[in-house]
Amino acid sequence: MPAQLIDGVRLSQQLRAEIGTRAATLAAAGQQPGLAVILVGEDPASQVYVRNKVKACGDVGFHSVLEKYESDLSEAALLARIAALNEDPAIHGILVQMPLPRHISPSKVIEAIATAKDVDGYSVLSAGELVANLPGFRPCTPYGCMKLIESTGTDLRGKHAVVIGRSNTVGKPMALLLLQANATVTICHSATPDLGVHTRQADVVVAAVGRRNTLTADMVKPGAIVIDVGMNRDDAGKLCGDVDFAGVREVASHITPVPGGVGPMTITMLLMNTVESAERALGKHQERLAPPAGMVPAGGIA
Ligand SMILES: Nc1nc(=O)c2c([nH]1)NC[C@@H]1CN(c3ccc(C(=O)N[C@@H](CCC(=O)O)C(=O)O)cc3)C=[N+]21
Repeated sequence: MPAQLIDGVRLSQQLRAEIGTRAATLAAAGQQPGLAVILVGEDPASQVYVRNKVKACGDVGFHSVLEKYESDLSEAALLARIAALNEDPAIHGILVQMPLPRHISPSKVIEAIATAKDVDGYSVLSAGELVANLPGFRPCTPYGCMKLIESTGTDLRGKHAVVIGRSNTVGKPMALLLLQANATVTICHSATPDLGVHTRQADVVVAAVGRRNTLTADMVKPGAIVIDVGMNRDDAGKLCGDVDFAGVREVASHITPVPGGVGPMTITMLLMNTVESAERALGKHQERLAPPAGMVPAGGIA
């Protein structure tokens, strides 16, 4: 029997409905969630992604601003914009679309974003919160992958999960989230001599390499869950993942398609982090108005 598809579009619709309800509650309390998306340069793929993100904001009732700049924008000017958005009470999330032009340091830009608004979860502090199991914003793509795995009804405790890829944005945080869910986790990468040795042991495989046909049917244990983070083009120019979908779906129990799997969930988790950020901001605001009983007001007791 071929694998069941894990439908990222349908799961996104369900989660976005919940996010929309939370956004409406916040808006009624005077705290409509707001996301700022910054794009520098004319990369065509980036243009599509940021447009999709802004559209998704509108669909769930968020306020959003899209700021587009020429590719010759100076790093200082970008940092100044971020500083202003950090102070803007209508903005709860700031996303600077990657990649940036070469003259701008991505880490300087990411670290300039207030941690409370780092809805991408890319900053060193957000990464540390994930490592330390502290509350904070989780990177959207691996966070979405966890929701996709959860949607199969599988309990990860004691399961063997293999992550292929060790990027800071996907592979590494993915492994940590799986670990937090009590899986036994293996991380494979370009220096792993024989991928199949590891993936054949796996109850869950997450492929996040950026090279098509990285995972083929002979590398998958029958009944495994396969999550495909890849976004590549085949010879015909069609979008495809890292997994040989036609082959692997005959072996796996569940598999995500590309497109329609991880991609839509990445945007959904961005919305989730942003609504969460707005809820925290409202909570802080209400605390200032009426501190919980027993709490010492800022400045201490006179
Ligand atoms: N600061 C930052 N944060 C990001 O989250 C970020 C980024 N920079 N730079 C680029 C990557 C890429 N990314 C995608 C999100 C959704 C789809 C998506 O929805 N894909 C659709 C298909 C879209 C199509 O047809 O091209 C799908 O898989 O079904 C794809 C890619 C977010 N990124």
